[in-house]
Amino acid sequence: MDPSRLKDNKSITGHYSSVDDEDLEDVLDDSEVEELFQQQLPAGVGEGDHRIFIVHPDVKWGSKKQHLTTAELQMAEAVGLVNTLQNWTVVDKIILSTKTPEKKRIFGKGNFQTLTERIRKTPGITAVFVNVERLSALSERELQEAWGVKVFDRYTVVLHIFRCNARTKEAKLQISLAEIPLLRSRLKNEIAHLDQQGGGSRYIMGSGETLMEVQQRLLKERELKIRSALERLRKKRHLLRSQRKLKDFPIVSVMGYTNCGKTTLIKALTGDAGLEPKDQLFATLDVTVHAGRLPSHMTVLYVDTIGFLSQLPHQLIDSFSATLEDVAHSDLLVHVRDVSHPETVNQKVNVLNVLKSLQIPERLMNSIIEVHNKIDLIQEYECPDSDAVPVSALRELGLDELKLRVQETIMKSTGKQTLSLKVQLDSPQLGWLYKEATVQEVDDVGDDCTATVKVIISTAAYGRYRKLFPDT
Ligand SMILES: Nc1nc2c(ncn2[C@@H]2O[C@H](COP(=O)(O)OP(=O)(O)OP(=O)(O)O)[C@@H](O)[C@H]2O)c(=O)[nH]1
Ligand SMILES: [Mg+2]
Repeated sequence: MDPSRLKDNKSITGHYSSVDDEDLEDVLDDSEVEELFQQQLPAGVGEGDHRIFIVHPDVKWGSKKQHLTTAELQMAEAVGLVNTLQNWTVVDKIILSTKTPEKKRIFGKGNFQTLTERIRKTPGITAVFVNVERLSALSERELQEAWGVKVFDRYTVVLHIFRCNARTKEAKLQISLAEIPLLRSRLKNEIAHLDQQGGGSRYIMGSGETLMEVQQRLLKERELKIRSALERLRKKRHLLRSQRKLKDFPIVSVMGYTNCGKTTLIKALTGDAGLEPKDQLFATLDVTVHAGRLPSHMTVLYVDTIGFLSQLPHQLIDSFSATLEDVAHSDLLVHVRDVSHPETVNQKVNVLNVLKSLQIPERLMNSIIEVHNKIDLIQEYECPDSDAVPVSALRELGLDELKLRVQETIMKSTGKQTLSLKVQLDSPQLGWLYKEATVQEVDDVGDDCTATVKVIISTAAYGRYRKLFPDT
């Protein structure tokens, strides 16, 4: 079947997984989603332009040189996050050593004083980005009071990037869910603050509830609403998935660190012009599916997924796990790596760890195809791993080799085989094979009205074929 025709077939390629918004009209209406997606964070992240001062608290470990490189790379990643956002600029940055990040105070007294002076002296900054996964609500407030500007952590910044990139209902709901823990800790903090002034724990007149209890109840209700909406989407997705299974197209999930080139690769493999790769972190937030053809003419569906990030707050991953759940149902995983990136090895470890935490079946983990992308940026790239496939998605190099590897692995994992069958041309056999298997070649049309047909066929389909046409 021609893959370009497939693209129009919603039940197959449509976003079977993240689910296309059109498919969801009957499940969720726009106003419900928009209500849940309204900006809830009082942190001021989303308000206008930001001129950012980045502080990376660095925990000492390993040799001096080793740890310094890591800290610098982590700082570079933080700068990358800020630059992803339109209207955000980095004004200044500093790496400061710290003892343990778990301590109540992040910085020692001396360091903190130096930092405070420097921040106060830097003109025009609107916020400080402290590059830790999560600041406690208490430290956030203390730092904000000391520095007189907004203070963001990694969770807040990443969430904000997600929020800016969210397009579909499902992505929006997942983001709203990821905000709940933040809202909950902020609430605690606000109430503690009010309590100091003698307000938060008082009963609201006549209700029998304190202000804290009312707010907590509202938050719980919001969380339940989001979860129930997501559950409705999940059911719909399962339905679409079972429809796809009937068609029996193998699924190839393309995973990898953010910005490694997943979308570009799928675009190159499928020629799907609708895909938009971007030099941006988390450009893809929705799982979408695209049909492509292998050398044997077999059609496979490539699934484009959300990228990973080191120290991506795990609560954020939890919120997106429903989408990633589909990855576990693939026939094959392709792990794309940006080998031109200085942190490529750490990125690989990170991706594999996330995959482990998603409980991907053993057979899938063992058959991952590792793709080394962006080799055009390295002079005469020598692939250190003979099992990996070097490519340049952008320059379309190495793609034939990759397609062959995908084909070979898919044939193994799906139990498909290539067979040459003698077919009676005046019987419905050929039509049946076109429908239920992949016909590669029709040869040797003889005088006796027979032909040799080369097909890729699953064991189950071949069983049915033998039953239907026992005499051949
Ligand atoms: N030089 C070079 N650049 C590439 C290659 N592949 C992708 N890129 C660039 O890398 C950037 C990111 O590409 P995407 O395909 O959007 O990456 P992604 O992995 O889908 O990123 P997210 O969806 O944000 O996780 C874009 O600017 C691409 O043009 C390649 O082979 N060579
Ligand atoms: Mg992408």
